[in-house]
Amino acid sequence: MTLQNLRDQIDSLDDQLLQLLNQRMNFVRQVGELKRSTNSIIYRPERERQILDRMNALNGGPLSESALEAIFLEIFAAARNMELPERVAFLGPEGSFTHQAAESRFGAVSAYMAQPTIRSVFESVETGRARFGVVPIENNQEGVVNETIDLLNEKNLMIAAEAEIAVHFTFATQTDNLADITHIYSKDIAFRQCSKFLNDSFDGLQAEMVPVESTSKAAKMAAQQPRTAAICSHIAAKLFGVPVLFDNIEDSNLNRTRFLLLAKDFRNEPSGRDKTTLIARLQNSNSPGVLAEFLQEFNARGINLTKIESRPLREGATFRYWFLLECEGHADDPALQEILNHHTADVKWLGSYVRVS
Ligand SMILES: O=C(O)C(=O)C[C@]1(C(=O)O)C=C[C@@H](O)C=C1
Repeated sequence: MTLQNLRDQIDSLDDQLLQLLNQRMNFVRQVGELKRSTNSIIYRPERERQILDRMNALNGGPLSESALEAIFLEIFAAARNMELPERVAFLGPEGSFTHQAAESRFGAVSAYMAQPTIRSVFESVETGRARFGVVPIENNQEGVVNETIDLLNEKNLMIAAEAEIAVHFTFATQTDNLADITHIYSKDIAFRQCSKFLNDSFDGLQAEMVPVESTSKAAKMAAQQPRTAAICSHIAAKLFGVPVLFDNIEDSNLNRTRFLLLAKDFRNEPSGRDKTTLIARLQNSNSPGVLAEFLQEFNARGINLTKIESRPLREGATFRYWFLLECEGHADDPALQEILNHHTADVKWLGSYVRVS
């Protein structure tokens, strides 16, 4: 077939795709009207997951699973935007890894608000300035983000969904010669995670490592100062126009960060592969057996506990803790219901949502 023939075929399929997408949007609009009349939530991650699973099972290729999901996530974002434009606050600045995580869930067409701190992301959702907030909760090399854990306890937001992204770092500079670089800007955690690259490339050279608040800020500074460099995300380097010298300079390519999507008054229907997050403030948690007995309640019901973090209660000069727990399953599951019913006074449910891994 000639190029023109092939393009004609593509044009004709695009015509059909457009028609089908608009037919889909007409149904979505009706769903939106129904939801408005019953005051229901627009974003339904468990329904989106169900659609993605069904499409992946049907997909005979050559479209890859990740390409298929990316296309559908944009369709969902466009659909939600038509039902009701939703604003998403995220830990900024623009080009941060949290921004990337937010876009991976809410697509490119949602309205985004970069926030300077994790607290201000929580507050944007609390005050209704944003419908959703996206914050990091843990990195698989560095551990948890304590500020997020503490704010989950302090505020009354729900977890609507989680997202995970692979963290890759880029070395960006306007200089061709590494020996000319006087300063390298990045976040302290990024310096740690790229230490092998830095040792190998700058051994004997004079470059000074300067920690700044964010890797996006590092990119911005490297854009303004010619003899400097930034360790940042690829999108931040592109955003600020700093040439990328090396990609994927992190020590471990298994480096992943997990993010939470927060909302007010949110409830997912069970999807069949859910995770639940709880906060436990047990009475006399320092007394012998209190914590062990509580954990045993999960084990006895065959509920797999996947995470427990202790955080200081900050009550007087004592060493006492509250706990953030994660387990498999949904709060509607009878076994988990039993535990929640036993602990109405000392356990807070933060949400049940589709687990990503
Ligand atoms: O099924 C719904 O509840 C919809 O609003 C439709 C739809 C979709 O595009 O399929 C859009 C948004 C939701 O997050 C889930 C699915």
